[in-house]
Amino acid sequence: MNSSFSDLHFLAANASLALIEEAFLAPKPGLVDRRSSGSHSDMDLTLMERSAQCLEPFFLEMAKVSWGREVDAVLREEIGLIGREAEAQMLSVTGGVNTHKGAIWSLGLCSSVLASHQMNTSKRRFFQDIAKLASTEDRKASSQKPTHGQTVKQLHGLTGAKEEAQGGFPHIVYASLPMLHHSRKRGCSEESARINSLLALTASLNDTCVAYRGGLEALRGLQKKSREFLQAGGLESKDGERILEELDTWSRARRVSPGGAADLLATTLFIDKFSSIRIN
Ligand SMILES: CC(C)(COP(=O)(O)OP(=O)(O)OC[C@H]1O[C@@H](n2cnc3c(N)ncnc32)[C@H](O)[C@@H]1O)[C@@H](O)C(=O)NCCC(=O)NCCS
Ligand SMILES: Nc1ncnc2c1ncn2[C@@H]1O[C@H](COP(=O)(O)OP(=O)(O)OP(=O)(O)O)[C@@H](O)[C@H]1O
Repeated sequence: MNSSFSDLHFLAANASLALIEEAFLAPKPGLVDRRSSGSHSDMDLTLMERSAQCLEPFFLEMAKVSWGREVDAVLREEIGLIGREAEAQMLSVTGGVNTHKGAIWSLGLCSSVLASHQMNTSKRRFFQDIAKLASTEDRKASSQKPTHGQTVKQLHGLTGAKEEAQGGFPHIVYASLPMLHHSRKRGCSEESARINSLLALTASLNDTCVAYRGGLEALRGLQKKSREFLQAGGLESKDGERILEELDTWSRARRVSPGGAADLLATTLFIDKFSSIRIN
């Protein structure tokens, strides 16, 4: 299929839309959704929407500078700069609340790589280039005070958002995307397929948001309960809804929230949209 530079508006709109779709999706354990703010006292659906909308021009800018370019250190640094500007804009729009930091990273990388291939590439090459871009050093990034991710990674020897991208999004390739497709094929509703996809992520992801707020015990507890949900057959199974409700209550009681998995679900939805169109 022929693609043109003007397709980049479509790309950026879909990155922002994926964030809105993730935010509205319900019922999600501990996360902001259309029912409630979950474990969060500083965020709600309106704030998530406002944040998602303000990010669209930054996804567009990342895609524009990447159009037809080689994935290399120069591109990495240009993308890094736009990513940091996007984070600053997000914080300004939300009054300092971190609504989408991890998503700027994951969807920013996807926007850049897709545009670098002028919207046409194989899945294999797409994920390889995500890994390459994320693994390239950004010499312009200044080291500020340690992030929550860095703190828990050091404390517990975990991997996080950076390593997930450096590995070419293994949790998307092997967990969330296959679960999304498998659930649709089984005849689940789109909403159930997306919830199953989210839980396929929480079942094994080292989500640094969960580890920061609740420690390793909470992270392992969430993973175990998510596996129970999947083993029961997901949301539309006999016990699925009950297990998910228990997981939500469990998450709220500990004030934990799988924000990293939510970011990767949004990224999964974005990739899924393009895989039927342009990622061959
Ligand atoms: C790599 C990033 C995410 C920083 O990660 P770090 O773990 O140090 O930070 P922090 O804890 O503040 O945020 C991480 C966020 O990632 C998400 N997350 C958490 N765990 C995971 C995981 N295992 N996998 C994917 N995402 C995760 C969460 O939403 C979390 O809030 C990123 O913000 C960054 O380096 N940005 C610099 C700007 C840049 O280079 N951008 C380039 C392309 S956009
Ligand atoms: N629907 C959602 N609800 C809550 N968080 C989400 C949602 N979707 C994505 N996230 C991600 O979760 C992260 C926010 O989680 P959290 O508030 O736990 O992190 P934090 O600001 O680093 O830590 P804390 O609030 O514990 O100080 C954001 O980076 C965001 O990308």
